[in-house]
Formats: sequence, C-alpha cells, structure tokens
Amino acid sequence: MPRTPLMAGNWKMNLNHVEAVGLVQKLAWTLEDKKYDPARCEVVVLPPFTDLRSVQTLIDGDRLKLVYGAQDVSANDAGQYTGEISAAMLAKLGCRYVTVGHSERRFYHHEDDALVNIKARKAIAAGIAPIICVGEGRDVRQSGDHVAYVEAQVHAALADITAEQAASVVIAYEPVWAIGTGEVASPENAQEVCSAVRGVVAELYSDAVADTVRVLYGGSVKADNVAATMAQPDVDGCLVGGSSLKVDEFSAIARFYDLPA
Ligand SMILES: O=C(CO)COP(=O)(O)O
Repeated sequence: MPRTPLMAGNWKMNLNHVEAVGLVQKLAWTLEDKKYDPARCEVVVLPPFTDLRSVQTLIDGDRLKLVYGAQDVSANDAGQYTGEISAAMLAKLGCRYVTVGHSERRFYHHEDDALVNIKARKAIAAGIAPIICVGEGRDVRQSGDHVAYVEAQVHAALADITAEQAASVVIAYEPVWAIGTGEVASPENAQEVCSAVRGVVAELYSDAVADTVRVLYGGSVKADNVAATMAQPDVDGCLVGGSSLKVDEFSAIARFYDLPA
C-alpha cells in the first residue's frame, strides 16, 4: 500500500486555546474551500498541551477532516512527576500523534536517545503514533558525518520496538541547522538522509516495514519549497514549524501536489 503523505504542523509554544480554535477553524475552512482530500495528504496539528481539549472539541464536534496530537509525552505512566503529561492522558484526549525527541527538547531539556526511545514506547503502548525526531547539528553536517549520526539516532530510538509496532512509527528528519533559520535542506540532502533512515528501518525489521514507515523532512518548510522536497522518493511528508501558524501557507503545503516542484 502506498504511504499516505503526512503534513504535521508543530506549533511549538505558540497560541493559547482561544487562538488555537481560531487557527483550526480557519485551517479547516481553507482546506475545504480548496477541496482538500485527506486520502492524498493527512493533515495533523500539534498544539501545546493547554490547547488540546479545545482543539478536540472543535474537530470532533464539527467533524473536521483534521487530526491532532501533542508535542511531547512523559516517559512515566503516572504519579509523582510534577508538570508531566502521560501518554494515557493524551490518548484519552484523542491524540493520534506525538512528537518525541524534537531537537528543541534534546537541547533545552537534555533529552537523550534513551529517553526518546522510552517516550516512543510509551506513546505506542497508549495507541499513539510517535513522530520520532532526529537530525544533526551544523557541526556534524560540516564534518560530513551526518548520515551516520542520524542512523545512530534512529537505531537508538527504535530499541525494543517490535516490527508490528514500528509500522505505526513516523520518523522526522529535522537537521538542526535548518530549523527556524530559513535555510531549508536541499531536496537532495533531504533525500539522502531520509533514504538512510528508511535503510535503518529495513535493516532492523524488513523491507515491508520500511515500505510502511513514513519519513518526514522538517526545517524551514514553506509553500515555495515543499513540492521539490516532496518529489523525493523517500520523503513522505513534512514536519512544519513556523509555516504551520500561517493558514494560507500551511493549507498550500497540505496541497503540495498542486504546487510546481
Ligand atoms: O522544528 C520544526 C518542526 O518541528 C521546523 O521548524 P520551522 O519550520 O519553523 O523551521
């Protein structure tokens, strides 16, 4: 079965719950206006935790053709973990996806590969598809070791995840030097690493699993560069930061197949 492209908007720490409702409404209307077809591209929003209940109510109540998820999940199930949100809580709110291991969490919260792996497994156990984020910093890119670096991150993130579980996993390649900088990776650079990511999945599991897993690119994705990136055989979608907060931009990205490559 061909992989359904996935465009996920990572809002990061932007928009309160009232603003979130406004953005989701406008996004849904714009997509409907443009005859958005969920079979051709799955569109996901990843708001802050405090917005999730409002987003759930809106999407469910109005039967909007949008999927939502969260930006992080606790590595623990319940108990004395002040400030944390469990996978079960996210599942109860109807979250279908959660990003784990975003470079901003690795950097600001010192999250390492082992923790990212636990978070991915917690998400899977709760029936939520983890979007596992990997990607090299500028120093690694300049040293030329970026492929091996990302392959090692993927290996570690998938530890103790079975082949059956791995089929639901999404892996997002987000080179740190491209995040929020306007410096998008070239389509060839994105393809090189996304294909290596798929290679690790094939090596760990099978070609069949590697054919199922969606590999996304993230980093300064915009309507004017998304089509060229999406034309690459191993890029199945994008994890979009800044552009996901702009309705016209994000809805154009969701219809990448109508844009010139
Ligand atoms: O970090 C990102 C998505 O998770 C990418 O952010 P930008 O699209 O703003 O570069």
